[in-house]
Amino acid sequence: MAEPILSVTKINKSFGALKASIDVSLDLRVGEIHALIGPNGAGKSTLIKQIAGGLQPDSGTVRFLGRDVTALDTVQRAQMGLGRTFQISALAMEDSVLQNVMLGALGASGRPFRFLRPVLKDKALRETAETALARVGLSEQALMRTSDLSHGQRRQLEVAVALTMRPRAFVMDEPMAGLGTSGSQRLTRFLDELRHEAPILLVEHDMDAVFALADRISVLVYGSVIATGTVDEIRAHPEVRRAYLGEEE
Ligand SMILES: Nc1ncnc2c1ncn2[C@@H]1O[C@H](COP(=O)(O)OP(=O)(O)OP(=O)(O)O)[C@@H](O)[C@H]1O
Repeated sequence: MAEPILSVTKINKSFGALKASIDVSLDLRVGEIHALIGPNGAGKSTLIKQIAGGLQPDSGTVRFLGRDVTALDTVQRAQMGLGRTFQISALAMEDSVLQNVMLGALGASGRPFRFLRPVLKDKALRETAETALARVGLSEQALMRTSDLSHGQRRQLEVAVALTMRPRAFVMDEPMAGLGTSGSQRLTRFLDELRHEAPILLVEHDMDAVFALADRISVLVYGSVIATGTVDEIRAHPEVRRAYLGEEE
């Protein structure tokens, strides 16, 4: 079988006496959504940070597109095509929706920011941004101020910004958080298609979305992956039911 797009091998990370990642291994294959679930404090965000490059593991490796990227920082991994949905705070609230996406596209192009004004008139960049907005369903909001968007629309905007980077894989940290039912159903449909363009490692608490979307699920408890499998395998897994799903029933 071809090498996975992204793989994590025996990652360990401690904060003082607390072991937040213990021998964590998982991979992301072409065309799939691999969901990472687990109770609060299980170590999901810590793992995502080590995959995206914001946090160095104490030991273990991260490989992306056939290359060991463990020593690379977030920007270098993003430039290789590791798309991460940005936190809301990364958006420029006073700027328009379109401008935010154009800034993302500019970052991907590697051009310097000192020519910002002419760049905002750049036709190719504008088209890239407009295409990304259309794909997430935000075309009509393009000229609105970002601060006037609803919470769900900001989430869609983060995905649009990530799309302009032409990612080869996505890492998404709770994209459904704060979305209403229709918002999360809409994003679910979108991610369902997006996986064929670039596979998605999805951290998500919304179990309806996880069960609807995931090709595989890994369950993290106290820093360890206790199971990886299909939706049916995970639903039926006794240790998972006890450690995680049980608490929601
Ligand atoms: N920078 C840090 N310094 C010390 N402890 C940390 C740090 N970051 C995370 N932790 C601890 O590591 C453990 C794992 O945290 P993490 O945020 O990765 O969990 P999580 O699964 O993402 O939780 P949630 O679902 O609530 O977001 C927690 O006990 C947390 O308090």
